Amino acid sequence: MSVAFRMTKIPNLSGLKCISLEEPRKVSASIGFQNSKNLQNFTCVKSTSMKLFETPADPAHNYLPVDGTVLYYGKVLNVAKADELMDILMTTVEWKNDEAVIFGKHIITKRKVAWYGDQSFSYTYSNTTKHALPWTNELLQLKKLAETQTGETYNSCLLNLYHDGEEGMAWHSDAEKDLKKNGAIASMSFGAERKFMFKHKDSKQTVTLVLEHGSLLVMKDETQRNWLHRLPPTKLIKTARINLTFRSMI
Ligand SMILES: O=C(O)CCC(=O)C(=O)O
Ligand SMILES: [Fe+2]
Repeated sequence: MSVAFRMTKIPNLSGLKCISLEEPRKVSASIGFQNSKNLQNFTCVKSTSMKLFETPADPAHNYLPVDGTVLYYGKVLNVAKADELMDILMTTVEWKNDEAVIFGKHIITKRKVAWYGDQSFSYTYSNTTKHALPWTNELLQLKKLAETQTGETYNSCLLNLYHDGEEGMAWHSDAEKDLKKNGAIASMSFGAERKFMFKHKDSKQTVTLVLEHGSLLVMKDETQRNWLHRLPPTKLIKTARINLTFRSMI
């Protein structure tokens, strides 16, 4: 597929890129998966309205300048399929408010979480232990899609439901001892488009991407050791977002 776009870097916007689409974007109509290796399945052409801020999807491009690898595949699901999956995930996932113990204080977040996996792993973060549920059909299908696209394997998935833009996730890295060291983490997003930020642990340099509905991103190599990431809160977004992070537990 060739999508032509002009990319202009806007100064003073910490890594935000502005692109304008100069040609209609081709989307898959017959199957749910876009950007798949089966590009001959692209059957219809839809023009995409111009967006001011967007992260150009180029899976060959590392969005981190040093010390790690972040690849953004863009929308790997077409809008109809992503909408359908968002509804299914909303209703079939066993969402629970997340709990953490921070400075000895028991905190319950508004954001909801769930954890699924190959077996009943227990997983500890923020001083609380969670137990994985067995895969649902849709999660297994999405895990396979993430595996095909990224060329990695995953055995568990942490899901987050942000009801609106005021719910986010603070700076952290996913390098708990139960996770495979330098293992890839594949992140799939549904619903509201949100900014996703990286900050280098030493230089404090930041990189900002926008994660689209039905999109896939992978963080791998030394990323968790050298970079923090966060989902910044914003009052501007009033709708929900679901994020799935496929991981490898040891
Ligand atoms: O919601 C996101 O995009 C990020 C979630 C995340 O960083 C995590 O679950 O560890
Ligand atoms: Fe994370």
